[in-house]
Amino acid sequence: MATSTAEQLPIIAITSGEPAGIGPDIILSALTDYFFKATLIVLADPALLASRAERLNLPVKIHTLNKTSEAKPHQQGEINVFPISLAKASTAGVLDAANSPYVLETLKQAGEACLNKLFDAVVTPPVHKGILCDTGIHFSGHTEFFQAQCHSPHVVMMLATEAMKVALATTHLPLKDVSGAITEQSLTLVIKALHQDLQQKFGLQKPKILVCGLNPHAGENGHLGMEEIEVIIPTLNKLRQQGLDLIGPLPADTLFTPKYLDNADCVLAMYHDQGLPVLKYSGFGNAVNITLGLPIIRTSVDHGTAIDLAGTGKANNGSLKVAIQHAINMANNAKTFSQ
Ligand SMILES: NC(=O)c1ccc[n+]([C@@H]2O[C@H](COP(=O)([O-])OP(=O)(O)OC[C@H]3O[C@@H](n4cnc5c(N)ncnc54)[C@H](O)[C@@H]3O)[C@@H](O)[C@H]2O)c1
Ligand SMILES: N[C@H](C(=O)O)[C@H](O)COP(=O)(O)O
Repeated sequence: MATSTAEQLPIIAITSGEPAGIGPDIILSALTDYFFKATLIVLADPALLASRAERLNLPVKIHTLNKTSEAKPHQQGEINVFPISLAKASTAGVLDAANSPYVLETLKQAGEACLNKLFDAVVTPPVHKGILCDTGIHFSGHTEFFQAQCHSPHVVMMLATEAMKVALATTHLPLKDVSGAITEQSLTLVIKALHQDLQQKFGLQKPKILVCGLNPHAGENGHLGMEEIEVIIPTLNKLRQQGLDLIGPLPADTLFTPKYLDNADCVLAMYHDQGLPVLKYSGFGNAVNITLGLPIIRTSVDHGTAIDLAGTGKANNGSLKVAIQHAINMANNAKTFSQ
């Protein structure tokens, strides 16, 4: 794997994401529009980036690395590429399952290199879960992919804007499976991982976490569901006895109001579409997705592959900028922490 010339700068891997989506577009534009104080290495097919740059009329210089080359610190308009070949040339906006192994290979190599400390963090532009699954593998998200690769017992998906942090008790599950996945054990692991990473990665000494109920009106004293009484309340009480600052379970419909949000550090939603629509409504295009509980640093964008916008020049690169900057900040903090 390529190394960096500037030892003091963090080395951040950026995977290409779905080649037919906006991943290549936003990598090219973000690395041109903004300066990042880091060495950035994009794991991608250089020909894909070159052809997308031409289509978008972006005069980007691509430096293709080999296993022994030294990657230069980031300069706007210049991109270090660690080459991984597509199976087939990709057309913007046209998904092709033939390239799914390529997408997975970029993730695999980036994760391995982070585990081996060759990279300090990985940032993942969006992949298309459907086209990956069409190849016969089960891919529900990067979160679960890196959890498996890192053999992490429990991870937490958290999306954050400047105004709000929303973590999820369950990740990519069909709605019918959510209730069964929320057990005292799973909730305890999620809340402990969240509490610990809010302390260690965000410097919050005693994080205050707002916890959503699962059912409408947090179950209405058992008249609208029993999960609060049987699982959530007893779990929160046990964790409070261990010193965690937890508020709830609160009805999710009114939890997302200033009265509560202004006095807390993070929201824990019970499932994907309970928490993320609010977060995305408040800050779509400027949020970062962070996987907590991994031994590596991994951030991502707040949006998907936007196949309709690939190759048009209309994709907003704001979330990728935030995701790269967060990865750099966390990598710098981790270096300071370990000194
Ligand atoms: N981090 C990730 O890998 C990630 C995140 C979310 C969704 N996805 C995947 O992406 C695929 C498509 O998902 P979807 O259609 O639900 O969501 P999407 O985010 O791709 O698109 C939703 C809408 O937002 C617009 N949009 C998205 N990103 C934009 C950007 N950067 N600038 C301007 N407009 C943007 C799209 O044009 C579309 O109208 C799915 O397979 C989904 O699982 C991946
Ligand atoms: N849940 C994320 C979102 O809605 O933005 C998205 O699906 C990405 O998840 P991964 O980071 O696990 O791929």
